Amino acid sequence: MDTQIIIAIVIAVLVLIALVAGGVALTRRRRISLSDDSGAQRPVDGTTPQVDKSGGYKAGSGFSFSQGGGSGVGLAVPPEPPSTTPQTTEPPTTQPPTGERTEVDGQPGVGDDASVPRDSVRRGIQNVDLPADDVLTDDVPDDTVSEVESPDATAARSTSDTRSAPDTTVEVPETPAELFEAPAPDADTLPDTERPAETAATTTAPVEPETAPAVEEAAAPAPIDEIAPTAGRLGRLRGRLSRSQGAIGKSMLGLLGAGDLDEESWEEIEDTLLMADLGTASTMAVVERLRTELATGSVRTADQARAVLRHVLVQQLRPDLDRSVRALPHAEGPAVVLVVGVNGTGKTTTTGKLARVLVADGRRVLLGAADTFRAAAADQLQTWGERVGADIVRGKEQADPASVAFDAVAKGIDTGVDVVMIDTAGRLHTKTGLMDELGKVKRVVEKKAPVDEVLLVLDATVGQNGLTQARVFAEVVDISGVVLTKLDGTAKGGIVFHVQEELGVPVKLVGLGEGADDLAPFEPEAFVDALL
Ligand SMILES: Nc1nc2c(ncn2[C@@H]2O[C@H](COP(=O)(O)OP(=O)(O)OP(=O)(O)O)[C@@H](O)[C@H]2O)c(=O)[nH]1
Repeated sequence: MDTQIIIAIVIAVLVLIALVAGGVALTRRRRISLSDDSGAQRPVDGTTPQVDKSGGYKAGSGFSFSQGGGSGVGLAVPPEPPSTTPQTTEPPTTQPPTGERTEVDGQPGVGDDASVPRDSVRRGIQNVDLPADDVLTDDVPDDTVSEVESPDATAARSTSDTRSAPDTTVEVPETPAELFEAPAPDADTLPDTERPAETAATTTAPVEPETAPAVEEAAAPAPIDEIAPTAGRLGRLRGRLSRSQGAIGKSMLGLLGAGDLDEESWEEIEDTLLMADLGTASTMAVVERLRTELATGSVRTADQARAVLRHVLVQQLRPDLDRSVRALPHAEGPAVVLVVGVNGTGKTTTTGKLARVLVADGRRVLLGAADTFRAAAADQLQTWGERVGADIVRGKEQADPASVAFDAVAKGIDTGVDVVMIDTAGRLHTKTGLMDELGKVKRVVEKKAPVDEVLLVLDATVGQNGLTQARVFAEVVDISGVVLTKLDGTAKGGIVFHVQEELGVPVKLVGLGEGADDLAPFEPEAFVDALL
């Protein structure tokens, strides 16, 4: 009997011990302590000697280009090898498109700045400052940004082009009337600022019939300067993410390495991620994964915590997404890339930078300046084209942007280029008329060739508003990739997470500066490494 009591007591004590041990273990799972495991790898507190704290964005590879899919032409045939011989095809002659505009009554014109009153005096042609003269050695002729080039001047300059089509003024076949559904607005009913006659009066472009603005080509002029190899370029981008590094990387590592992680700490981690613009969904997902990983693993040191954080962030950025830019030609024609976005996000700059990469890759590029509202925008693109060695098709101010885009693709097909990149006018996503017009640009181009890539250019510094923009653009033109610019100027690099989470569209490229080579392919691992 005594023995039975003793056994019962022993069992009770063992059960009690087991319960206490279980409780302690559970508590530990929620409360994570980190300690230093070596003299060389201390918790991140700002004084720790780490291998690379510069936030250098070092992509492991160069840009990735692919061939567009879907209804694309010639998909079964591999892309043509890069053309290296000067192009001699004589472009067809054309009847230029009319200067009709397609906007809806009461809506600003394409490229309108929301802050500029509709009835204000139209801006004339102006010089456009281009970045990165240090990496671009060509002298750009003074007249290149002032007005549409005369055929003679273009011809003279084109003789020095050793790379691509030297043709001068190009007349493009008349665009089928059915492609342009919107009726030409009655000049009498237009606001003063929209009348073609007034536009002609405010510019210094050569006088041409008002009703027949020509689409002209600015041929690439002088021999093209050397383009920095990708590896060198990425090296120069070191430290450009330092602001986001501080806001996300250092803060997170500081919190994770501070010691016990109680509920308050997790709330702080959440706040940090939200402040860095990751958005609610991404923040919750990251925190959840972190909690799970830290609880189940044997994470006890700051370095282990860093590794876990890196893994979680990389996974959240979905490294499985295809980030190649669909800019490789089809058997029957060039790839077509449409660049869209609101005003001032960096569309033209990105178009120029990407054209530069493609040319360096041995591709022949034709630029389409479908911003027909601001002459300066087309001038800016033209200068980029001249510097990187890409021809350009541009229209008169007030020309239908869809018409110019169509003509650019037609010219690209005729002259056998590898890729046509169409830079569209900045437009506010809130303006229905302008968004309709953008939809039309894409539809019209698709009558000539499939659009392989629609790149939405988002300014990372605008934060959450970029998401709103992205949603609207995605609806109208079915964007296939995002270019996040100005990441060098913001601490909110977390927007990358948010954009992808919300849209499911991959961020393909990032802009990290104003220089011609400050464009990098987006790679989750390299990006996260730059942050941590
Ligand atoms: N810091 C920084 N500046 C950039 C970047 N990309 C573009 N910019 C600058 O942003 C400004 C606007 O660039 P644009 O290319 O003219 O923008 P856009 O979208 O074509 O403008 P609109 O045609 O007027 O809508 C220029 O001063 C560019 O140099 C970037 O990645 N980083």
